[in-house]
Amino acid sequence: MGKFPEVQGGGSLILAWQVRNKRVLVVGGGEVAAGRILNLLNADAKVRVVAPRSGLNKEVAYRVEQNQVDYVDRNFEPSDLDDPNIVMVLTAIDDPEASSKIWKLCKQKRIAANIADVPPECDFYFGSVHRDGPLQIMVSTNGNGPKMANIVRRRIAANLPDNMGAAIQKVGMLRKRLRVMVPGNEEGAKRMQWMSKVCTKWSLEELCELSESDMDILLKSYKPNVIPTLEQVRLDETPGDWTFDGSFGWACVV
Ligand SMILES: C[C@@]1(CC(=O)O)C2=NC(=C\c3[nH]c(c(CCC(=O)O)c3CC(=O)O)Cc3[nH]c(c(CC(=O)O)c3CCC(=O)O)/C=C3\N/C(=C\2)[C@@H](CCC(=O)O)[C@]3(C)CC(=O)O)/[C@H]1CCC(=O)O
Ligand SMILES: NC(=O)c1ccc[n+]([C@@H]2O[C@H](COP(=O)([O-])OP(=O)(O)OC[C@H]3O[C@@H](n4cnc5c(N)ncnc54)[C@H](O)[C@@H]3O)[C@@H](O)[C@H]2O)c1
Repeated sequence: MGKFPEVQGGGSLILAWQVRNKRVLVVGGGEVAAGRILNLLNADAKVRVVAPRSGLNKEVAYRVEQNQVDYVDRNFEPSDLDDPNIVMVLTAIDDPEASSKIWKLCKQKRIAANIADVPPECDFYFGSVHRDGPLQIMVSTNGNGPKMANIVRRRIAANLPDNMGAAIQKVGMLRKRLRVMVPGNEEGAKRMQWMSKVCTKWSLEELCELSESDMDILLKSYKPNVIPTLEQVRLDETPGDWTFDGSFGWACVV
């Protein structure tokens, strides 16, 4: 019996790929392309769509009309891959032969590609995604059952509190401000412990309620291992008022 986690091969490496301001090429303008384009725009990518206008579905036509994407009105041509800024290619076309050709060209150029409906020609799969502000949850069945991914994702989402995304957003702001206030790698461990404790000690509702001025006070009272309650923050207690009372938390001496 080893003391380390057992390796379970056969999975995917699930990552949060940062495509912000990076060029991604989408080939096709049907329903599947519409979904891919939305995912990409939600990740702030610079999207270029290549597909003849006659085949655009309403959503893709809308993205084009709103200038949310760069648009090339024709079938794919190999020269579309000449732009050295392209980091990813997604094809969603109803022509398997053309799909395979695009895949081969992408491999020659070492560009990561997803060929919808052709799992062996995918460097990465899409998954079913739940989004709530900064929170994203992706479910993958690793090609076994895309519809099942959708069902699992909905079930997970239905069990999450409504304010989860908002609470995470507040934590993000607090974290950013803490790093500005207490910079430096040597402070990293203490900073991380403090943040973790704020997240566990405070309820989601309390985190959501955290205003800019609450954050000012909370940060002013920052001391490793000292986590005031929201009530104490609202009373604007000063750091000197915090003392260890021997319990699991810290009490405010009045
Ligand atoms: C998650 C989602 C994301 C997205 O595409 O945005 C996604 N497919 C979705 C829906 C969906 N796709 C299909 C159906 C019909 C019902 C069914 O077959 O179940 C439904 C359901 C519907 O339409 O409701 C047909 C289908 N899909 C693939 C094949 C080829 C094959 O399996 O060989 C076939 C034809 C099978 C055949 O001909 O029989 C392949 C892939 N589809 C994937 C992702 C990747 C694996 C993800 C995973 O395993 O978890 C993978 C491998 C590659 C990729 O495309 O990245 C999205 C749900 C989003 C959402 O609703 O939340
Ligand atoms: N992975 C998935 O989740 C999933 C789900 C459903 C369907 N699919 C598959 O994805 C593919 C696309 O599905 P769809 O419903 O969006 O199809 P669709 O017929 O609605 O759209 C196809 C689009 O591709 C364009 N096109 C065709 N050949 C092209 C070329 N050479 N260059 C540029 N554009 C071209 C068409 O003009 C059209 O805009 C199909 O193969 C389908 O079986 C995948």
